[in-house]
Amino acid sequence: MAERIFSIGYALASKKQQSFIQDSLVSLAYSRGIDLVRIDMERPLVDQGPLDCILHKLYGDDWKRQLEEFKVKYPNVIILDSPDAIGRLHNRISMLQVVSELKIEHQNESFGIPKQIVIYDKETLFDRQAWESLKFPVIAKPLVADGSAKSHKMALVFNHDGLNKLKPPIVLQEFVNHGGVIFKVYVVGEYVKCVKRKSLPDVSEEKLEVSEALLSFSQVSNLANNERIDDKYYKLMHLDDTEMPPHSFITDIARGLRRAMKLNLFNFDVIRDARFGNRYLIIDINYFPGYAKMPCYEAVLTDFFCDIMSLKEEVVKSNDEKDGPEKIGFDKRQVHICDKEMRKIVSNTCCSDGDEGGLPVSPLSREEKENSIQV
Ligand SMILES: O=P(O)(O)O[C@@H]1[C@@H](OP(=O)(O)O)[C@H](OP(=O)(O)O)[C@H](O)[C@H](OP(=O)(O)O)[C@H]1OP(=O)(O)O
Ligand SMILES: Nc1ncnc2c1ncn2[C@@H]1O[C@H](COP(=O)(O)OP(=O)(O)O)[C@@H](O)[C@H]1O
Ligand SMILES: [Mg+2]
Ligand SMILES: [Mg+2]
Repeated sequence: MAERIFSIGYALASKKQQSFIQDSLVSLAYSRGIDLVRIDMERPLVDQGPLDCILHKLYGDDWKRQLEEFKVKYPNVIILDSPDAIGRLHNRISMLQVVSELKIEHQNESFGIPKQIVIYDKETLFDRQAWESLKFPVIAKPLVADGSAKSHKMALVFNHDGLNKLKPPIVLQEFVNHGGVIFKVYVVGEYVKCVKRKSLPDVSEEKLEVSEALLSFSQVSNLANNERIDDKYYKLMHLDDTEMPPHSFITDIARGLRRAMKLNLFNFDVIRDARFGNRYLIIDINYFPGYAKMPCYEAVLTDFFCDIMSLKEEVVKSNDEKDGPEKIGFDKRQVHICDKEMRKIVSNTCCSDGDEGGLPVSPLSREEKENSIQV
């Protein structure tokens, strides 16, 4: 693809770096003209340019300021993704608000989010009125979803007695029986991949009556890597028997979320409401998730990087040919990497793991393509 080598800097916490920046990814990307370069967090970002693109999952005002400063010095850099767009996912209420904005019609399936309320203080926690609309059991989730261990600490609350142990600010969300399996949908630009994972088991009426008031848990779907990729894991969890949601339905939601959130790199957790069988609930959206767990992640990510770089070339070239206000600014626009028909990316390079999926969703419009790149 490339006549020249493009540099993509990555700024990731060390755990993330270890899982994501594997030799297999680095060498595949390099063979396609993409040099993945580690950003040294001990030095100012602005001294580490030029870079064609910055890939990041770091938090805080200082980091945001450093990105802005870099952008001023190197206006053509593509920042994946914009800190403000990512910021919406750091609060479990704003995270899911976007789901209700989506307008997607499917004949047989519907989607939404579970009933939930936000509780900021202890008084409200014990105020029965605040609770009127919710039915036990509920899941208490920290309001903040900033990647800290604390932000993943949840509790399944079976009755009012369980409320004593909760520490606001929290979101209380109705627990929905879903057969103990969640669907994780990974999005990389236009690419969408849905996989099955273990979840919490269903709670029967009988269990509800005899259970403890509260059960704490954390990252239930995140077993050790070797367990996850092993066939035995699928068998053990009876994941094999669980039917996947229709791929076109899931890709429509993924595409809708991507447009609405202006993000390229995220995943979301979906459960199928056991009461209906065709009603799906989105319960969590994560920025830059554990892509290394996704089949053929190296090829998917490399194709995505190549696509972004060729889009960038096109925009820079067309800007060079234009003057003044017609220029496509990199500064105010969000990346919505576009079609390029995704170059069959995935179908060419990806392995088959028995799942449906790995299909590019429909391309974006011309206008959206032009509205490409951002901070
Ligand atoms: O570490 P991994 O590979 O399990 O990835 C985590 C994700 O797992 P998943 O890909 O959804 O199975 C994980 O997803 P869940 O919240 O477990 O649904 C988060 O995205 C987590 O990031 P953070 O702690 O919320 O900032 C991700 O953690 P970081 O790698 O970003 O720290
Ligand atoms: N409303 C719900 N009904 C049933 N199970 C849920 C619900 N919300 C979360 N869970 C379970 O709890 C797990 C963790 O919740 P989630 O919101 O995904 O938090 P995290 O950000 O830590 O992954 C999910 O993977 C799922 O197994
Ligand atoms: Mg989750
Ligand atoms: Mg999460």
